[in-house]
Amino acid sequence: MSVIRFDGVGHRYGDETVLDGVDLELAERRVGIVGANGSGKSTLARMINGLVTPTSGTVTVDGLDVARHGREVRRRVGFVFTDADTQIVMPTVREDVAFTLRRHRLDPGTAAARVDAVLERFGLADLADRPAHRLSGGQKQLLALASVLVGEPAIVVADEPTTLLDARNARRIAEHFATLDQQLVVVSHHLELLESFDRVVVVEGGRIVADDVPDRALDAYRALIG
Ligand SMILES: Nc1ncnc2c1ncn2[C@@H]1O[C@H](COP(=O)(O)OP(=O)(O)OP(=O)(O)O)[C@@H](O)[C@H]1O
Repeated sequence: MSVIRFDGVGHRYGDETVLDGVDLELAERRVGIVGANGSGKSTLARMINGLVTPTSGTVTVDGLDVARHGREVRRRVGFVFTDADTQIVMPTVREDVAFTLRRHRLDPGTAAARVDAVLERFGLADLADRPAHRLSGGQKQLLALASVLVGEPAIVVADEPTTLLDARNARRIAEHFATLDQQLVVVSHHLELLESFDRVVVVEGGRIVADDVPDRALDAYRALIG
């Protein structure tokens, strides 16, 4: 298991403090993060792969400071955004998945085999040559997940990956997440997704206010939001 550490982490956007005094060590296979809108969850999640760097304190992944070793950290930590459109960068489905491997120095045959395997796994093989932007919302989120997983990261961080999906597609994505070998950190408002996790962290006003097994942490969160 990889170890994600937050030591005295704070973050400010201009004058607004959005995270304050966060100390966390995450080494479980399945960690959920919950909190009200604007509580700081996305900012916290983005720090795990250096998309956002702390304005105080440090975040490390397996001892690598994300602010100083962004590239190595991003190889270990894949990030799935809420809105798959923000992460689709290439014209076709196959090209978008292959784009992740551009810096992996694989020979073309190995790279193509990895892309094919991941397309097959996510039910995208028949759509491989389609324009990526014309997929349905559910298919786009599968593509986003495929594009992250083809890089074989040790950790996957997902920021509300089911929020924009209908119930059926949200369930499909949740089922795919359940099968991942990777260590997972998932920010979600879909609390049932986190019930089977190992640990849930509750964020409120930029601080960790509960950190426990799902039953207890989710009860604390429900009490908090009334
Ligand atoms: N790039 C940014 N520039 C300025 N302020 C920001 C930026 N990103 C987030 N914020 C502010 O930081 C605070 C925390 O935002 P964050 O997205 O981390 O919260 P969240 O808990 O993920 O919210 P939500 O559940 O609504 O996604 C909010 O007040 C938000 O407006």
